[in-house]
Amino acid sequence: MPEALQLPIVDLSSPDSLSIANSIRQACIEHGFFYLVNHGVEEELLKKVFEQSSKFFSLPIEEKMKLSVKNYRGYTALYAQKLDSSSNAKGDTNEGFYVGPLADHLNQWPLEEDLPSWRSTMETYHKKVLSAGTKLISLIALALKLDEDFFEKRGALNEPYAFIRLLHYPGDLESSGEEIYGASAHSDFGMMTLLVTDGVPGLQVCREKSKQPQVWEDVPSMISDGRLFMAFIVNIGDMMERWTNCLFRSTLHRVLPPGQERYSVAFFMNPNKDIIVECLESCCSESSPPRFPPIRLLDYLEERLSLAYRL
Ligand SMILES: O=C(O)CCC(=O)C(=O)O
Ligand SMILES: [Fe+2]
Repeated sequence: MPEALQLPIVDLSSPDSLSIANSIRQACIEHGFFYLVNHGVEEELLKKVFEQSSKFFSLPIEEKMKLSVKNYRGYTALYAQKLDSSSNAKGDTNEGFYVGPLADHLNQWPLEEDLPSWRSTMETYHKKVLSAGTKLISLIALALKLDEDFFEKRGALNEPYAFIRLLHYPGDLESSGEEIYGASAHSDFGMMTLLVTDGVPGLQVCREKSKQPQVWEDVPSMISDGRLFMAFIVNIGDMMERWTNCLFRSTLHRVLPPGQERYSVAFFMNPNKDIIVECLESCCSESSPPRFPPIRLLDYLEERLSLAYRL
């Protein structure tokens, strides 16, 4: 039985920014994962997002395929994704739906008559989580001993390239004997991810990616008073790892094979897509030179996405 991990808890409503920044720093150095509570996204809204997500995934496959992913927005069918490109499995056992930045009008939406209030729910959710994510970015700047507006001043928050990904892991698949995961082992590509789940277990992390054999630990969803959806599970992605020269970890994680139906909603928080991600001055020195060359955010994301979806 894998151990359940005790992740640090960060309270976004605390008035003491420096002490939140310190706890974020420690969490990002030690785990690359933490729970975020009092994030300002109401439970009612989270429930609506899960309801609407389940309504969409219950549509006939022909309807869903009409919204097949374009410009990284829309539906991805079962097995379309394979996050661990080295695995021999046919793909990950999840179906998903991406909703991207609202301003560029590239999103695809289900028909209003099929799913009234679907679009408005997702738009409201996108705005709300973006605002929590924006607050987190200024705290991350403080956590890195930079000015609070460090990322903002560099244009990072001007048109953030942020995506909702609704996920559905069906529970009733026949087992083919293949090693198949709900989501195979991966690190997230972007700056950071804010995840909520329906409470069904499955998410695991591997804190030492190069240690063999790999040790996987369960990340339980934080459920308080029997109510779901309390906390976001936040994790650092590759872009932040590169910015910080690996001080903050982009931790390997996966979702176990389905045995029970499961829903989750990820929010991939990214800065502006044209920003150049390069080692921060405060994170390198003569004895610790930059480990990665500078890269444009979109170039990195597109490379990883094309591997994960064989685009
Ligand atoms: O569904 C989950 O719990 C995690 C999903 C995930 O890691 C991802 O989509 O990047
Ligand atoms: Fe992930």
